[in-house]
Amino acid sequence: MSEDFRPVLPLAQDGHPGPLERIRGHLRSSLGLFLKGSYGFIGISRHRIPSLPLMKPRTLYNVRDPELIREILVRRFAEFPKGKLMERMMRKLSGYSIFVSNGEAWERHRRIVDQAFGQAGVRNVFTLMRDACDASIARLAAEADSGKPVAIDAEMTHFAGDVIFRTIFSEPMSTEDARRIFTAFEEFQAIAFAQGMIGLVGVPIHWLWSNRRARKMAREIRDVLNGPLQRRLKAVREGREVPKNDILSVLMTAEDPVTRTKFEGGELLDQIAMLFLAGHETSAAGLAWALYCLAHRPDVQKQLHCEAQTVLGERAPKFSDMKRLDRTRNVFREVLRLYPPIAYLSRDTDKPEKLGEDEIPSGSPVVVPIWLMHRHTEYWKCPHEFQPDRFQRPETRQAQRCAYMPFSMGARVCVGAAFALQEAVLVLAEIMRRFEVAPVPGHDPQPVSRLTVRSDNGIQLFVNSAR
Ligand code: HEM
Repeated sequence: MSEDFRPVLPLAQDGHPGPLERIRGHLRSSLGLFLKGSYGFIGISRHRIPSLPLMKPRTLYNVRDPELIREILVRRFAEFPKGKLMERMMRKLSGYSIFVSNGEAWERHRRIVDQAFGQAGVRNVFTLMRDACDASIARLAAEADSGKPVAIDAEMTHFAGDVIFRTIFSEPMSTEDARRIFTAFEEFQAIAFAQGMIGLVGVPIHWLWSNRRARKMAREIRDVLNGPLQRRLKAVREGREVPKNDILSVLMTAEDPVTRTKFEGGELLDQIAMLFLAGHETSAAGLAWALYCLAHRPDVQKQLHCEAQTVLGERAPKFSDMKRLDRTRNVFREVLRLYPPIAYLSRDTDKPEKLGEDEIPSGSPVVVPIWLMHRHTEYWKCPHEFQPDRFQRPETRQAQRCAYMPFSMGARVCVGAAFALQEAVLVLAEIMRRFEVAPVPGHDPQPVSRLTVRSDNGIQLFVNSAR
């Protein structure tokens, strides 16, 4: 429990697992694809995808060259669109919405959604975020000092879900709704990931029996989100006073300056479902890993405690405090490097594309492995170590430019990046101001990547009041 701390790595598929074992591993987590020895390679590696008999075999292109990654994500992003498989998986839950759409449809989605997440939008929702933070601190206080481990990943999921729920609807999420939505999403995520892996080898995913279950889970989640949406629409129809500063109010009124259209009816629920999921699952994953790392580094906890005391004292945090909590922000940035909530970006080609020296055939999956770039031995010193101060050091600038992309980059960069940093800094500062966290002996989280990077066996910590 000190500077000797080595953050856990995924179980690498070292040795030569049998084919069945390998398939089982891939259905559980994509991190098994990142073997020891993959952290120093620059270029494009090609992986033959097993295919069904009579089907043309395909190759997956795994791109680990910063220049070529820029080409895919920034310069030629339209030539490397989001994959159809992802869209088919997510359609049940969130229709053809911003995360999976391409072309003109995506451009319109993005122009409208950006209006809710600009600088003003993030400032407007600060007090709603703080309310969710206060609720999380109260739940933690009820469990602190009990000598019993706290499921910190579940608490961070509740917190991040509550943040996005409140900032969309200006209403807290009830404990019952939180339970319904998180249980359903856990199952949906496991099914969607397994379907993605099966779909990759060419099995049409609409054949799969698991679709019935996935549809049921998607309905459950949409029902929870549709309740407050319908209440708001009714209030507007009846001419009653409605909140003006939340995300829903922007999404309902914002007009796309190009097509002069707005989000209407079912489309509004699709976009809300997508924002809710993209917005809580990623932040929750990052925050749970942050507290895991902090639990093993009491010295860093002390620094964050002092920073929170100095900046906030005993009063409630303000929007303007956020930019003064530098150490806290650096801890979160370092955790996003070690455990990027989205471990890899997946793209497709609609026509043959040349990338570097490679001629990539139409219909090929192209992957940007964020996880590997973030631990690349060519760019990062001590890449597997937790060193939040590295973000203060000038020599890290080059690595940040070439090999740091937790929110992706280019036109499809995360719309919620500023929002996510604000909520993370706020809740980490508040937790460090009041509590100390410590590891539970014998409990080692096991990183797996399905839609996000989570621990397969949860993250348990002791939580005690700060001395
Ligand atoms: C630590 C937290 C977060 C991380 C690490 C993260 C990461 C990412 C990444 C890597 C992408 C690109 C995915 C791809 O291109 O395949 C993305 C896209 C997106 N994120 Fe986030 N995200 C976070 C939080 C949020 C939040 C809080 C919201 C909204 C409230 C959000 C909404 C979105 C949306 C809508 C997109 C799709 C953007 C587009 O395609 O135009 N994310 N995010």
